[in-house]
Amino acid sequence: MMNSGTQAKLPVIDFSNPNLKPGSPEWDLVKFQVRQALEEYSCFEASFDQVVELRNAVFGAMEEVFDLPLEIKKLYVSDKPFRGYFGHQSKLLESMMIDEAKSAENIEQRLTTTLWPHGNISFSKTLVSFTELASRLEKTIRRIIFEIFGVEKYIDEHIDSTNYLLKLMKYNAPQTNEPTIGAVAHNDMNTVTLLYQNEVDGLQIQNKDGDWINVQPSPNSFIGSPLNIKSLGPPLLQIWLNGGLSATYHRVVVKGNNTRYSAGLFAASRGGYQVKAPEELVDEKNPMLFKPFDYEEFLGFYLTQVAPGGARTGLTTYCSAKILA
Ligand SMILES: O=C(O)CCC(=O)C(=O)O
Ligand SMILES: [Fe+2]
Repeated sequence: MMNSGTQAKLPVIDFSNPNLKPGSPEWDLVKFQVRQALEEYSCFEASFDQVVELRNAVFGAMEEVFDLPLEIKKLYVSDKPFRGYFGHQSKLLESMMIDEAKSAENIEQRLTTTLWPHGNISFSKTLVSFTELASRLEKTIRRIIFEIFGVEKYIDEHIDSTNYLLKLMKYNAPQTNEPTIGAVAHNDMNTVTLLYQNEVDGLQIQNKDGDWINVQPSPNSFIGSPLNIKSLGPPLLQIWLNGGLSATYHRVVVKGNNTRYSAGLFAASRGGYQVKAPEELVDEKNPMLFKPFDYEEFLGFYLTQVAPGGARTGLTTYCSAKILA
């Protein structure tokens, strides 16, 4: 039987305060909390009260879109890797990945109009507002991390080169009390991920001792993580920080009769931007661990490798300085 996970509360950090500005005492406190959380778990629960007013609309929109007939959902395709509609990747999960989700035109013209040729203004508006809100939080988190590493002078450039991907996920209820895998254990490949879910829990993260911890976020919280390493290699942020962040391995395990919805905001680097550790983090004692690379080129390369059940070359190998130098 599937291990059903340990109860432990992730650190909760409150980002709701409108006075949370760089240099303020509130900022310094949050920075301290983020640093502690990253050392212990590489992730945390980010309270952001502003999201509560969007909650019903977000999960309503997700129900609406996944309830569309399969032949309609399948119309949502993309020529970029990992974007588009993905029906039942695991028995339970189906998902939609939206590229450049900060662009309202992109959501409206590429997604909404494809699925609803006569339009669906409330659907577009909900996704646009959600992405706007979640990306505000993500920028705050990334700025804090850059400050922790003393490389805040690069934050604007880093933020300007961001592609925000919005992923909508539906985990069908397994209709059994046996814990069932919804998403296999993995590591995200991007910089910072924010997850927002309905009332059905299921996310588990692996702690330092290898135990799976059940994550049970409150309705006003995102799970925030500059995720992680192991199977796929370090995320962009780790490469950028020259190895300076550790990893969170995670998976989704569901049970019972309720459908789980989650929305993920994945910050990643745009194609054309060279991901490269800043010189401040590289010296004789700390040589460059990863060769500069283009994230979209990596994704394309990653997808061309067909290795059923086997490991594919992850980011670590792809841009390991030792191998490519
Ligand atoms: O549904 C979730 O909460 C997690 C999904 C996830 O880990 C992913 O899409 O990378
Ligand atoms: Fe993930």
